[in-house]
Amino acid sequence: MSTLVSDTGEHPIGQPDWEAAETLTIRGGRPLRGTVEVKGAKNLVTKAMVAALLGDTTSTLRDVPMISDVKVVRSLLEVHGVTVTEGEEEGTLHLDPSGAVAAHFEEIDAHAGASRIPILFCGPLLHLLGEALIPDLGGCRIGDRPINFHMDALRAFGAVVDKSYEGIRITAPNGLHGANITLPYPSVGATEQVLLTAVRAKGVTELRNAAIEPEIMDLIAVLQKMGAIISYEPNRVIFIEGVDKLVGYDHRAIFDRNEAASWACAALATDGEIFAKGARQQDMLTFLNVFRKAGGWFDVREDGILFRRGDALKPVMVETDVHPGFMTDWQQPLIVALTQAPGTSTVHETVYENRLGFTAALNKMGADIVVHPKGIASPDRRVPRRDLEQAAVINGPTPLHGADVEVPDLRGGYSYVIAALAAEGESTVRNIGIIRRGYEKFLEKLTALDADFSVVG
Ligand SMILES: CC(=O)N[C@H]1[C@@H](OP(=O)(O)OP(=O)(O)OC[C@H]2O[C@@H](n3ccc(=O)[nH]c3=O)[C@H](O)[C@@H]2O)O[C@H](CO)[C@@H](O)[C@@H]1O
Ligand SMILES: C=C(OP(=O)(O)O)C(=O)O
Repeated sequence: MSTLVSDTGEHPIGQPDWEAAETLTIRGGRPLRGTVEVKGAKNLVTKAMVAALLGDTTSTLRDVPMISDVKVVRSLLEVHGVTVTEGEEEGTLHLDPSGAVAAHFEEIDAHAGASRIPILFCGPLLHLLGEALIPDLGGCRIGDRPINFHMDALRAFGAVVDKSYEGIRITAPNGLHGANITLPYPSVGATEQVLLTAVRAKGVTELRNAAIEPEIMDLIAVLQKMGAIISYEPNRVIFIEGVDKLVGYDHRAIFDRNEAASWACAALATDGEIFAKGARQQDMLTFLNVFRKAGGWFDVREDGILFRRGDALKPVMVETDVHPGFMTDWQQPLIVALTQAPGTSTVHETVYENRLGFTAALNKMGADIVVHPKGIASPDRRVPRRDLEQAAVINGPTPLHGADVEVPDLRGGYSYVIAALAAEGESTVRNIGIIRRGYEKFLEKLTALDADFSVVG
């Protein structure tokens, strides 16, 4: 039930240009029902694409979602001379690095502010060209998002960081050698930086306090297929033995846990029923526990997971954390569902310092959410308190009503759409382009779930 609204009024005038849509009018109050196919993870696919630069031969990556972060990485690879072609099976990319070259500053700068992935080009470009030029990074504005762990790790490998350059310029005048690195926090990106650099560095790298998200394990699998020697030991320790040569890989990406969790929360919030095809229980155990405690019901099937409400929604206490904890990218759609649970829920955000701002728009829609900027101490807490943490206290149930809201970031934006679909009346959701950073065919999927919306254009 989706339409395109013209300047002169609302009428269906053929297939809307969903890839260009920036504003939606959403008529809520209808449960989302149906099946969505969950493709490869944004947080693996983009990194595996970068890894292709390390091989001597062509890599093939399968289940690639056509999201904007993938487009940015593809374009950045192409300006570095990598030939990227689409395979016959939808979502397949062939990445041929045999023509890899240094890119011009203007070509790199054209990608400034678009994604966080360019920082991961450092290791592969240093090995290939002895120099890496990196544009200013983008990604969601959910905190400062410094890159000090990345830079410290690269220096430990023997790289030299040139601060006079407009973006980031790094060189390796004497090549790169293995290093002993302990991360101050198990950062996903910094762990990937170390992996992508250490695999071709001379000697052994020992990485302590590494992130161990399933997408990192999948990146390790990609690198092992390429010829890398990486062993994962207890207590977040990873050993990497550098090798002289790596080859292309053929890999099907791990499914997107964030997308699966998002649709699960959409079913919970709208009292619908959604089958997330391709979702796998093993990588979502922590989410599924919270989903069940919040009154969700799920059925694990061979080809995916079916999600809906159980008997009644219940308030929960959640703390975001690094894996295997509750992921920070899951709290936004969950909070929408918790506005409908009777009682008081608390969500502690401990990974980023500014990731609860999106709740102000939910209050505009009728929610009762109070943000505590310094977090809340509680004897029930299991994740150690962090200086940067915040907490949201959600009092429910509060009926939601339509409002005019502007998407601030990827997960916040998704949660606004779900809130608007759960709300009575009409909402206008602006700036939805950001949602395409992480959700493939988002509007097609909403249509398949019988959402009632129009593209304003
Ligand atoms: C593209 C991608 O994979 N994005 C994910 C990745 O982001 P990303 O890799 O950027 O997140 P990190 O795990 O690095 O960040 C975690 C924390 O470490 C801090 N930090 C990180 C690096 C650094 O050099 N210095 C520093 O202080 C960050 O500010 C943040 O507070 O992991 C996050 C945590 O699971 C997810 O929310 C993102 O979806
Ligand atoms: C924070 C996210 O992504 P990024 O690190 O790409 O900004 C996210 O996927 O929610």
